[in-house]
Amino acid sequence: MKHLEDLPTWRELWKHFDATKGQHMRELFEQDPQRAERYWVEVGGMKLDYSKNRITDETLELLMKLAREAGLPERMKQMFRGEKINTTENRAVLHVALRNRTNAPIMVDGEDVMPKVNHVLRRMGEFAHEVRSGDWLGYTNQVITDVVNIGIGGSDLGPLMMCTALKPFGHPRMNMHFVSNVDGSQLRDVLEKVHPETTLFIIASKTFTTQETLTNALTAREWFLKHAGDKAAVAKHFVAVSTNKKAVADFGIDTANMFEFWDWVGGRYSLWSAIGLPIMLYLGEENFIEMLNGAHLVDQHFINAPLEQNMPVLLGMIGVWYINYYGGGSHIIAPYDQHLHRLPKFIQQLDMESNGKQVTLDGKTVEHETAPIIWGETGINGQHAFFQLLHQGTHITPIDLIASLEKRSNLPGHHEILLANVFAQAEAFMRGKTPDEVRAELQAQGMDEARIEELVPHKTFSGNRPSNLILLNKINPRNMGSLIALYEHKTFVQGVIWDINSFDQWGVELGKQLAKTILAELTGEIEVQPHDSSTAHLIKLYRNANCDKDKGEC
Ligand SMILES: O=P(O)(O)OC[C@H]1O[C@](O)(CO)[C@@H](O)[C@@H]1O
Repeated sequence: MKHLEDLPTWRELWKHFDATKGQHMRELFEQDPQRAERYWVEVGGMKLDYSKNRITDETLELLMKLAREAGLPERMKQMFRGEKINTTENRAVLHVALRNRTNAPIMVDGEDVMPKVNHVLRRMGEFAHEVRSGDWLGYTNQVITDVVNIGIGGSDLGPLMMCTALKPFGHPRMNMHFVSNVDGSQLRDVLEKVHPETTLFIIASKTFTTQETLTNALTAREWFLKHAGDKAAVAKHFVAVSTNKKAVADFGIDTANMFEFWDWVGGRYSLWSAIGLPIMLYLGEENFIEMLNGAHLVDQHFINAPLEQNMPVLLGMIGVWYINYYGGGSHIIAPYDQHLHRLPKFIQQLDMESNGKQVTLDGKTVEHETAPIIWGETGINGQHAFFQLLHQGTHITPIDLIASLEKRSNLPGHHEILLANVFAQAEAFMRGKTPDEVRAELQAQGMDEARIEELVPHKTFSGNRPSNLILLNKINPRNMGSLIALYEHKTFVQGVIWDINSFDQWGVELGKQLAKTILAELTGEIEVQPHDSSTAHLIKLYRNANCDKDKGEC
């Protein structure tokens, strides 16, 4: 249990921060023509240019010293060994086992988990082959054309993100739909589009107790039975993905149609497991395995590369530098490829549900910041939305720019425009534009001096705004596997530095708990309970607007 403030290098870094915070990245590049090639690391089909950060060799040295003092190398080994590092739930954290392509044994409670991991993977592959080949037929002997994944959080975001990112690899007949919101309209919109005879529903829930998912699942099943009529037909059109066999059976899905995973797979780390069934159905077994291979490549890099050349460690520690020293409260994920537009939302849960904590492993309240607010949008759209703030606002907000070197379409000229914007934004964030440069530009336009002096402050860019540039050789299953594993391990690194449990999520429970009572109040099942005046007023407002006067309910 090593609190950040107790680590010797914590203080040294503050001194280093005070000594270097005034440095401009322009100077750092002028002083070292080799900076770009030195601050560059490659893993598989992924390249990271981390040179446009407010760091020097000394910064990196101190950050890696801090990481070692925090016990990062040992904690990495503990995770990979299957130790129960998720201490509040007494669970191992083994999403790496799901893509452990070497098949080396990984023990949990004395049992090698690899045989069951491989068994489920085989079953998923066989099932996907049956559905995609047309061997799996619905209750009217038609092939499946639509897959509806009903799940939320980690049972939705990962498969949705991956199916969106890898659309060019998707089966032409398979239409993928994702329902997570319990608002009724999202499910209705999907049910209006699909036909019961040719639709497969995947009910994805690690606990199989999530209210939104079970509500959507029950409604979907009622809709299906209204058309199919015969309960026996459910088995051909509903499968479940869960760790909870009993709840699946209670719901009425044959557990032979259940694809299991285990409690040592966190929801936000689960797309590699049976939760990834939609990905397997859409992309096929070969591409799914390629995705696992890409992640495994990064796992091997993470556990073996020296911290100084370790991509997840570099991203994690540079992030700590901004969060804990520069006070960076947010971090932006800006993919430039449109198919990656779901990536920010996926990383939001991965990072913020893992490290949005304020208590250390030994129960003390932290005295420093932890997870930043993660947000983002496709970078090209962000340029026309919020990049103004990033360039000339008062916040220093680190941004990850993510792009593919290889173009995604045959439309001439488009890819070069995209990449020119990515590279230009990174350069603009770093170098800015000085008042003299602005002045010279306006003078060259023949503007009068008085007007120039008026405009100079408004047209000046301070620059010195950090960015990471992650380049994928191409967007394919393997590189997407690597990219997601990179962010999983970056998240792990930061959790270790802050000495928090990145793998539980007690913070989501209170809202669920209160919603249960309020639901009963809204439906009139119980009288309005004691609440604060605001909540009580809101409940009464709804009850009054929806009570039945004829029944004397108002
Ligand atoms: O897969 P389940 O058990 O339905 O949980 C869905 C999501 O809800 C959470 O538990 C938080 O509400 C996430 O961690 C999880 O991914």
